[in-house]
Amino acid sequence: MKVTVCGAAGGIGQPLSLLLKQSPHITHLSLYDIVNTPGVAADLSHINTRAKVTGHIGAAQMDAALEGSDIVVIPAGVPRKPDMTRDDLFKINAGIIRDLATAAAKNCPKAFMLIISNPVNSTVPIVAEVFKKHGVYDPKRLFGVTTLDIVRASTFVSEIVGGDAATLRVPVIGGHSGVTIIPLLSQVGGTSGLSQERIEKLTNRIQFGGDEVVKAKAGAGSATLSMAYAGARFTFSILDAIASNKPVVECTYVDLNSDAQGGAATKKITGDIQFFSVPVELGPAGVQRILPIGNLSEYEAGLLKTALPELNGNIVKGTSFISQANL
Ligand SMILES: NC(=O)c1ccc[n+]([C@@H]2O[C@H](COP(=O)([O-])OP(=O)(O)OC[C@H]3O[C@@H](n4cnc5c(N)ncnc54)[C@H](O)[C@@H]3O)[C@@H](O)[C@H]2O)c1
Ligand SMILES: O=C(O)C[C@H](O)C(=O)O
Repeated sequence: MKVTVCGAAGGIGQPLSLLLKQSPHITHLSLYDIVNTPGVAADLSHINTRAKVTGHIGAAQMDAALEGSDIVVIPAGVPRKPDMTRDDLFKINAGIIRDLATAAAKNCPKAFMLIISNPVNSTVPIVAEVFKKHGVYDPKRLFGVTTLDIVRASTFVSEIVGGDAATLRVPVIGGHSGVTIIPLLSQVGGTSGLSQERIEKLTNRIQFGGDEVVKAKAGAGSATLSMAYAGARFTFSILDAIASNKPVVECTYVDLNSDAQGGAATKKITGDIQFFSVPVELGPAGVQRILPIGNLSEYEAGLLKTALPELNGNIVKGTSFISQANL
């Protein structure tokens, strides 16, 4: 397995690459960035685990970095500062993602594409459109990494209801920004005794967990270490699904057309939206099955209603960035 990290010298890229270096499934860890990758690669290459590490710097080395990759993980681009929304990052990050996706479509068209760069609600549709333009789009292999929302939800919920945060699973559906993040607390054991006020506070904390970190870092960026953990968890789930042939379930932001039957069932609840984070059964070819969202409480149905117009706007923004001939 060749795994390439694009943005590998960044705040997320470095700890993510360190975690990936520990996977016995990875034979080649390829690190791409526009700065500092020779140093990061030299450093990681001294660790006595299986993966060979190579560093690639600048656009001239992008093809070599990506060529033949099985998995491409993208945390490249700028992070938020206080008082910015994720959508404010679109102006810079959309072009970065377009260029990386173009190179991936040419050099590793069958790779699993794991998109971390914000705004995820829009960057994932950008990758889809670029791959379509190159005639290599397989919706089963494109994922917006929303694992940090699930990781946060497990932590925050277990702080209130108890239990082991590491094993407590909280489904989080929708998108990855503010009100588009929809935690389904009604489906988690131990939450039925919580007051509505408690549920709303907990929901709000999960929706705006990213802002909590941005504020605490006070201008020095957004979540990096927890994101590296979440990004590694999602990559390991993909690797497990490929290597073990045992289906692995993760909530992730996917094209609902990646599973006709499961996608259609989701659209009965969401309306005609193309990208949505749902529980997905991952297999060797990527999305194996989109699983049912399950029952929503009245409060969660209201959250969904609020989320859909914003999410849809973000998707259209990403899609039209490419369809209006930005290639
Ligand atoms: N999906 C999530 O849950 C989640 C969580 C945290 C952060 N993020 C997003 O991840 C992105 C990266 O965050 P960070 O804190 O690591 O930022 P950072 O600035 O620390 O690192 C970004 C890296 O990207 C590199 N880069 C810039 N342009 C590039 C290009 N054209 N090709 C390759 N590399 C390029 C930079 O040189 C830098 O090393 C941001 O957009 C942030 O909003 C997403
Ligand atoms: O909040 C951010 O901008 C980064 C990331 O999307 C997060 O959820 O932490």
